[in-house]
Amino acid sequence: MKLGEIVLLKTSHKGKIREFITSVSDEKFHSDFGMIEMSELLEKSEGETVVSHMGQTFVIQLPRMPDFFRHAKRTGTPIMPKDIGMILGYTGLNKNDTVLDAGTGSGILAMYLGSIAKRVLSFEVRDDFAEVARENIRRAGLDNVEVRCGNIVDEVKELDEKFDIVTLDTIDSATIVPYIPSILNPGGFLVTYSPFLEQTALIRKAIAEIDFFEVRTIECIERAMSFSDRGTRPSTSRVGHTGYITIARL
Ligand SMILES: C[S@@+](CC[C@H](N)C(=O)[O-])C[C@H]1O[C@@H](n2cnc3c(N)ncnc32)[C@H](O)[C@@H]1O
Repeated sequence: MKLGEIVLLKTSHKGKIREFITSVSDEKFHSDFGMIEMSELLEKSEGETVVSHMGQTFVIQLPRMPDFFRHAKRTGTPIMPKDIGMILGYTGLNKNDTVLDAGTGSGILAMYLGSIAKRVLSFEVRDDFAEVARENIRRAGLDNVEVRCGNIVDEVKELDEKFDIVTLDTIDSATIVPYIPSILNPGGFLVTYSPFLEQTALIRKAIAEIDFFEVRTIECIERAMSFSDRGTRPSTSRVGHTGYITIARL
């Protein structure tokens, strides 16, 4: 591992997985399971182990986006991985894409987008939320995701840059739709996410006023399966309703 590299330290305690995200440094890392000299990781690779002064063994992994999702500090309701999967799948986001995102919230969607795209510019109306998102993004090591504090309704009128994808997760997304053709590259995608059908209907109405292609609104339902000695069936605890995703291509 290299100095400054972000790592996931995983251990098993009383049948439960406990994990921590930290970085390789010349300092000590403290947890309930003892202290680890982080400089020891300089001699190690992913998959190897490190032992705390209390004798607890940790496996070293490189964190990926689902790990950052679990560990991110939350200011509100983030978009869930199932919905992010739909957004990535239907837009085909790639490494050359630039993305405009709002509102940032905890920065979860912005981080997933930034882990693939060339650049993400995200607007968050609340200063304190923007600060938390910046910290989540910094911890994920993403220097291509910029969070600006501002109201997207106003900011969208001032932008002199075009994007390949625009993602909107705000109450007022419908009011931003009329400005999309001036900031979206030809062939680009508008994606909106809304927990309510009423908001989604307003978004669809605004989209209908513009010459978009391939407009679709979808809801993604996740159903985990449960396996036990008694039998196999859909899990009785499940991810409930999250939101409706509307995707339109210019
Ligand atoms: C549901 S959260 C977004 C969650 C985010 N997509 C994520 O995955 O973490 C909505 C956020 O939009 C912000 N917001 C609401 N209206 C806004 C606006 N007009 N401009 C910018 N941000 C706005 C709110 O403060 C809130 O943090």
